[in-house]
Amino acid sequence: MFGYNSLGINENGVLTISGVDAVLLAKIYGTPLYVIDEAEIIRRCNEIRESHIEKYGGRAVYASKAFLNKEMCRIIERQGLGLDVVSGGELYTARAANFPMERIIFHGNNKSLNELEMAVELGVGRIVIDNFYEIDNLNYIVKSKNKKIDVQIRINPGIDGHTHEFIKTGHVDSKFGFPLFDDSAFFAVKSVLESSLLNLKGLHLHLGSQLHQKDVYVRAVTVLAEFIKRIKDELNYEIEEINLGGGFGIFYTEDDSRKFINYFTDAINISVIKEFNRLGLKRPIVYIEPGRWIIGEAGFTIYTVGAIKEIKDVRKYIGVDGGMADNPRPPLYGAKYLALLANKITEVEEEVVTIAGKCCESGDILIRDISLPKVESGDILVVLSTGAYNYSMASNYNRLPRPAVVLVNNGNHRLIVKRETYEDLIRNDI
Ligand SMILES: Cc1ncc(COP(=O)(O)O)c(C=O)c1O
Ligand SMILES: N[C@@H](CCCC[NH3+])C(=O)O
Repeated sequence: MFGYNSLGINENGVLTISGVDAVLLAKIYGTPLYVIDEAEIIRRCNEIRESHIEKYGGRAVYASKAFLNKEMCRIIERQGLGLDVVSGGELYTARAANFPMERIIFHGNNKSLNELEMAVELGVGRIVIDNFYEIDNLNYIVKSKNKKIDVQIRINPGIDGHTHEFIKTGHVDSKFGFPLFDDSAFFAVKSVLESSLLNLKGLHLHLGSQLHQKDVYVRAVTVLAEFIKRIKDELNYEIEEINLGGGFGIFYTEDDSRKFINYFTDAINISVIKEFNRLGLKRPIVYIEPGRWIIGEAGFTIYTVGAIKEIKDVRKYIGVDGGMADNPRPPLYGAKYLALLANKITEVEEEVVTIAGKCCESGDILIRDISLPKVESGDILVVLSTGAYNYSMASNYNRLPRPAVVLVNNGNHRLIVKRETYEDLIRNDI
């Protein structure tokens, strides 16, 4: 269905996710419910291993901001990938799951002293330095602990990633990284090289998220190669790693074309070989940091249909038992989704409806104008491609408890995050 490896139909005519009946999942675990297909994550990690790590000697770290809990750390650990964390909380989760610290890359545009101390203390593999304030803070910490740490420097390449304004990161007017155009990046490199305890391994950039064009990555490689050449010529130091970040786009609706990872990784690696050769530089180790590409299409959200309201000649609203609290992406980015009625998967589409969340906001619309079979209260609706930035950006708005997360894999299912309770909601109230 729509090319999702995870979806099927069973002998009762019900939608299955990795071989598990979606209506049964709703019955056992309640709704709204996040469902994650482990088999799809593993398939995608294998694809990354073959197309980037084994083929080109590259490295890949999963951007945990897309979806993280202890079980996800264990899955990624078993797949041999590293982990990109962006806060003390993500680092703490990885530590709690015994994720190998040397495979962690620590990001952030305003890491606190506590977070930096934690990262140095735990011995993360790389800290990606974002700004001059951080160079000072990190120098202070490594000196006081007399510990050496490997770092990458995040540059802002001034490349526009052609995606939603809020999820662009590599354009000139961005809060992330050291701008190249005014020489800040060059001075950052100089300053890190002057420190005996900061070991400069690489340069990092991230162009934005949900990108569908490989040409921006190719441009970024050229920018990095030329900057590395300048560093070699002027500072007599050859940088050995480049990190192209994440951003690889996935399928949400027919507006997006689904891409194998080698669409991006071949373009990146071939241009690395070409550009670094052209400039007489050593071929660097290339890192990528996919988040959405690994988890997005492996995730689904199951809702139960409640109130249905038809406004004559205007619109038919289908109310579901979740909404912007478990998926803020439609109101935030105008994100579009597809959905299926799990219990009517063999029936023909009959009506165009709008799926509305239950939060007290008119903007809490999950899907506008979708064709579905005749919808009735009690139907089970499954929204597709909700693995990335849904659970991780969920809130308790309107004091809605966050849904549970269930892992499915070829006919098996198990809980990996419990549903929040009302008691959880008042736990920290005094
Ligand atoms: C530094 C960095 N790396 C990786 C990612 C992952 O992005 P995506 O989920 O689009 O692959 C992000 C988020 O956009 C990021 O900021
Ligand atoms: N949260 C965004 C992506 C931001 C990526 C983090 N740098 C989304 O849902 O699309």
